[in-house]
Amino acid sequence: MSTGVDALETNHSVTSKSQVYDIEAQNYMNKGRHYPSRSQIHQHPIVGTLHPHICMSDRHYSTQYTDSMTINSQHKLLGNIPRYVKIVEVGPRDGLQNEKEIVPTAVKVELIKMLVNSGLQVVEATSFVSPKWVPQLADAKDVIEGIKGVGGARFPVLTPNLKGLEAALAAGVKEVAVFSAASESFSRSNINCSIEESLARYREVASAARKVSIPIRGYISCVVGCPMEGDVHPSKVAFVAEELLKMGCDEISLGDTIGVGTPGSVIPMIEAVKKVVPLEKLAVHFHDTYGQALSNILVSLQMGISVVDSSVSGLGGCPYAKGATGNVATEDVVYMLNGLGVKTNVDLRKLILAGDFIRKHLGRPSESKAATALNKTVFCASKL
Ligand SMILES: CC(C)(COP(=O)([O-])OP(=O)([O-])OC[C@H]1O[C@@H](n2cnc3c(N)ncnc32)[C@H](O)[C@@H]1OP(=O)([O-])[O-])[C@@H](O)C(=O)NCCC(=O)NCCSC(=O)C[C@@](C)(O)CC(=O)[O-]
Repeated sequence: MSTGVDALETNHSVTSKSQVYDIEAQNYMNKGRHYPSRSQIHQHPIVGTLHPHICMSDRHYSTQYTDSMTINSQHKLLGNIPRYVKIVEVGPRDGLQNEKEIVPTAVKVELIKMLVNSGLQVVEATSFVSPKWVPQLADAKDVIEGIKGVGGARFPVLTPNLKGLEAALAAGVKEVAVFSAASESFSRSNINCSIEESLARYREVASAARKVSIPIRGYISCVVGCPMEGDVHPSKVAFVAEELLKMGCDEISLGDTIGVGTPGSVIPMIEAVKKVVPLEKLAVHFHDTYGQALSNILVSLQMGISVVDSSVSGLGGCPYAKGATGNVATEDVVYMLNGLGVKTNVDLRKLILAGDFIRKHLGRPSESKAATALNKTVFCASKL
């Protein structure tokens, strides 16, 4: 007989929720681990109203609405939060680009497949950049070849110039992104040219992409702070955002590259940008260096943004921003959105498996607080 949450899913003879709780608790104690008491589970601020078996499995792993969630969405603080958030998974690109040891192409391809299998609908696959600048992604063409035939998701790639766009198109890519910055110094260290020069290059890329009906995303790095220049004024971000919009970018992602932002700096930045770019074209891209990413995402959602970039297991860091840690972990974003009753279509359990897979390969523990906690406390996740 299978046990615990598995029993709930596979053994129809175990129907009582209380029986499931007892089996889970017994299994935990058999392994010498602590299992939360019924009252602890009931007092949990997010899952408190739910029954143990739900909060230890379905609640954390699904995006199903509950009555309490409906009440939350009507709360004045949460009223603006969209009912659906599109997550742009950037782990295979932003997450891996900084890894010193070359990750085999087969591992990258398997990671992308697992991410798609978790329900993610946009997975940034790789970059067609200079292999001298980013050796980790020198296998871009092979990665694209490896995911040919994988359905159910879009696989944009980064293209810094026409050369990158041509290579991406030749490989069969259907969606691309250009990447600029709101800080002059960062632009020079990341792409070896000024902001103006980069925009001129991207106009060519955007125009060529439009000719073949390829959607294009525009990134802006350093939207609140730069590793070299410090604070970045919102007007600089708004300027670049407007230029990206004018050249035809379908979506503009606002990147806190070094994770220094707080709601105090993010709100005025978004206020400035939304005057020149419609909110529905904006995405946010937070790194979690100072542990502010989820707060920043929450205020962005409250301001009406509904596209969030994140990286499985919190992989990442920027090669040109010393000390910057990874992107916000996708697992943590999904956990928070589940708690808010916001739909993502992502199965958190499968997502955690993808995170476990890549972390095992890299030989480092997960940066995701939610994945770490769930792997510790939900034995069905650690067992899978
Ligand atoms: C932009 C360049 C190419 C300029 O690099 P450059 O050295 O100024 O360019 P170049 O035109 O003089 O070319 C130099 C060499 O690169 C080659 N080259 C030129 N272009 C390509 C290409 N597309 N694909 C392959 N090779 C290329 C070119 O052929 C030549 O080769 P060589 O003649 O020396 O053998 C370079 O600086 C570069 O590739 N930079 C990439 C930087 C990067 O990928 N950074 C990370 C991504 S951005 C990011 O992570 C931030 C983001 C988006 O996540 C948001 C956030 O968090 O802020």
